[in-house]
Amino acid sequence: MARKKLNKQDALDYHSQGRPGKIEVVPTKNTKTQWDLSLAYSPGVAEPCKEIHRDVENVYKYTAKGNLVAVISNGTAVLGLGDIGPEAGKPVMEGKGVLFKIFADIDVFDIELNTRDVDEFVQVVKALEPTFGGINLEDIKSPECFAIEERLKKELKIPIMHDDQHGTAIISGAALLNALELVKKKIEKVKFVVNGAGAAAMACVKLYVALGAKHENFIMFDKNGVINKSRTDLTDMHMQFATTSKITELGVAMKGADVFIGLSVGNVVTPEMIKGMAKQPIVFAMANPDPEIAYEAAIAARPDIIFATGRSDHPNQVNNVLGFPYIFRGALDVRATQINEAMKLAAVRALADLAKEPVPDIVNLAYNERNLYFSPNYIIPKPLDPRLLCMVAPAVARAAIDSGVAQKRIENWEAYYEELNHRLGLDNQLFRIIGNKARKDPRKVVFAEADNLKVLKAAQVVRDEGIAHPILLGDESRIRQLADDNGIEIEDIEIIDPKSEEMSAKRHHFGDLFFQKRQRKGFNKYEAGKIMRERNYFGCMMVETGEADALISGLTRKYPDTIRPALQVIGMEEGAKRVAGMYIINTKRGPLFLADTTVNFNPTAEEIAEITMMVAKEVRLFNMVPRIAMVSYSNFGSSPTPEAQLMSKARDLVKKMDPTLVVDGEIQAAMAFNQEILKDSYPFSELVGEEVNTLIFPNLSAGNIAYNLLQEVAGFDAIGPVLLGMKKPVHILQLGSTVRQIVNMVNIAVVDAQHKCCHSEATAGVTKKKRK
Ligand SMILES: NC(=O)C1=CN([C@@H]2O[C@H](COP(=O)(O)OP(=O)(O)OC[C@H]3O[C@@H](n4cnc5c(N)ncnc54)[C@H](OP(=O)(O)O)[C@@H]3O)[C@@H](O)[C@H]2O)C=CC1
Ligand SMILES: CC(=O)C(=O)O
Ligand SMILES: [Mg+2]
Repeated sequence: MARKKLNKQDALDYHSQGRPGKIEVVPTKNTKTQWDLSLAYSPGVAEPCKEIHRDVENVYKYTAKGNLVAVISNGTAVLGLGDIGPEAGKPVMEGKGVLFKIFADIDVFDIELNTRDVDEFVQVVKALEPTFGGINLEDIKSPECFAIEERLKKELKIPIMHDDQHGTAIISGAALLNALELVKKKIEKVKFVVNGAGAAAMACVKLYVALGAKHENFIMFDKNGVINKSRTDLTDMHMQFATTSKITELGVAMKGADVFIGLSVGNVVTPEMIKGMAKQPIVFAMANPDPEIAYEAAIAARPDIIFATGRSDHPNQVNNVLGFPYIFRGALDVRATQINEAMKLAAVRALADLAKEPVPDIVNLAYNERNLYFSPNYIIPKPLDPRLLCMVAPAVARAAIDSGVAQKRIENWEAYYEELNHRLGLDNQLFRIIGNKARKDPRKVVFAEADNLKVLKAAQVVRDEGIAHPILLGDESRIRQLADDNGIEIEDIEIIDPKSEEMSAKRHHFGDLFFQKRQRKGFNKYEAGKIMRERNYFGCMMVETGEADALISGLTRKYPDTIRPALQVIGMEEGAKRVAGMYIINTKRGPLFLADTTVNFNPTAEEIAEITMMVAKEVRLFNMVPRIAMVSYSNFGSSPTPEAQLMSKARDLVKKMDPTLVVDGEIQAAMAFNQEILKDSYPFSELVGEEVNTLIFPNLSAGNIAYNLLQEVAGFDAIGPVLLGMKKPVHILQLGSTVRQIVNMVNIAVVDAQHKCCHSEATAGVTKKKRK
């Protein structure tokens, strides 16, 4: 299924729905009690004020300055949209703020200035210096951007970077080095044509020269044509790259050129121009949002091309998002006074090197790729690569220290890497990855409650996002009416009404199959046929017979009423003695897996051990190593009660079943997450030095209460309950789940179906069939 093409309305809705825009300010300290408030504000706040007044360096200790970057623009060169003004540029600046946060945990205030005057711009930014740890200048047109950056660099003591210049130069420089390596051309020999002579283009050519390219091998163009010595409208900077050749046309310049760099506007290069380039041409068409030539046209023009754009929907995204979060992270972490050439070159090398490393599964999954490797279609790391932070930021920090612009040294690099890893967490990643894994091989998912608005919306989302092929169960006219009334498009989604006359043969068939299963378990033939009018039975039978791959239900019914048909029709997977419910809580420290939250009331130690083994298997499905705490109210025998001993006995049984599993207890939840106390008090524990990601509870009440509190009070996002131990994927929603929670469950169901299908076919010795 092709992914839905992004349209104008999607983008507008994304920005306008809920709280308008993409960002908000969130306090980092407790603010709940009067006591908290008297610390946060008057009178307590006076103390840090006095400390900073005594020594201004303390501003880094007592305020957010050290992790706060200003993204500042006047809206004069916004993407390739041009001079659209500060307000119109604000969505881009908020977007940069989002990227800073999610990729490098840097907080951003976006600031849009209503001035085109260099002096005024500089004056305002200078006055902002006390607030910020760094300044990211963005989308300011040339030539003003050069003077603004130069003056601010001279006059301020915090790192300043004009992202469109240096971010772009660094990323494209890394991509260029790698592309040249692949085509075995030397940078000092290759001929460049550069379209655009603005902020980004000028900085790129300067950096390429620093990397070894020769001035005389560049021909540049701006809106008025070729940059040559005879022009009288050029700046000194342009003049450095002005050609003496007679060429005036872009197409002529591109004949025989090795490298084309586009940093201008969309669709100004034709396939013919590309056809005329040298062997194995390198073309970086980086204008946003539309490149100088579309991906399809460029690839069709030259099969031997190495092609990159600034966009995410094709291979080789050369976009400054690969740079600015990590460059600033490194600069802030050593309190660099500037971002200098050594730091930029360190970032180039780190990025270029990372593209040659084996690509982890997590990146392949995130991009729906089977096997990314250093090649013409992968010359630069992918923006969702979690290794970027740990590769680029330390390289930049080290270069700052070595080149003498760092005000703080990093003594323990191992601890620094750990801190960086911690900043990211796996939280957002997990959701992105499950989604991408599902999209790789979408499956047929039956929605038993399709006459519910939230379910219907979720079905549309999973269809549009290419996660699943939904099948809706229920009264067709009611479902269509609901869809019409709420603007939900379901034209191409299959709807089945199990009660309809049309389904009578299928009902009988399913009834017969069900009777065979349950004839000695309290169902007579008549009842078995009649019960197929119920959507949960009918849907489960579709999954059982392979007409669908997974079932989602339970939003509007009690849990036992939904799980019963699933157990009667589908049953447990081979070898499983029970089913169990697991929740995934999306915390800042990473995902937490909680069980049993929904099925087994008061399990024995043996039963808890089995549940633990099922959970461990599921956690591995998410490419994670389970690190399990068997939680209780006591620590390692500190209470002699049978309730506490239950968990320690269960732990022993788990260790017998799988000695390699990292699992310990009984342990209090707080102790499981407090490495310092754990190390001091219980140094023998397997959990010392391990970040716990799985909690097994002694009974259903405890598990259920814990996830509810985490979700409702702590406000964490949760997926669940994920039903473990079923033969085929049936997932039962909690009453009142949101659309996003339903979509998340569908993701899990599809991934589960992919896994269970491969598993059963592999055991049966059948080759996996390719699905539509
Ligand atoms: N992929 C990435 O990471 C990045 C991409 N970009 C993209 O690069 C482009 C330029 O950005 P930026 O340098 O910040 O903006 P500037 O406004 O500073 O520069 C734009 C340049 O493009 C030139 N230009 C405009 N139209 C044409 C044309 N038809 N033919 C040749 N040259 C033309 C302008 O010429 P003149 O000087 O005569 O006006 C100017 O030199 C944008 O599309 C932007 O999205 C920018 C940064 C990062
Ligand atoms: C990516 C970017 O910064 C731009 O296109 O302006
Ligand atoms: Mg930009």
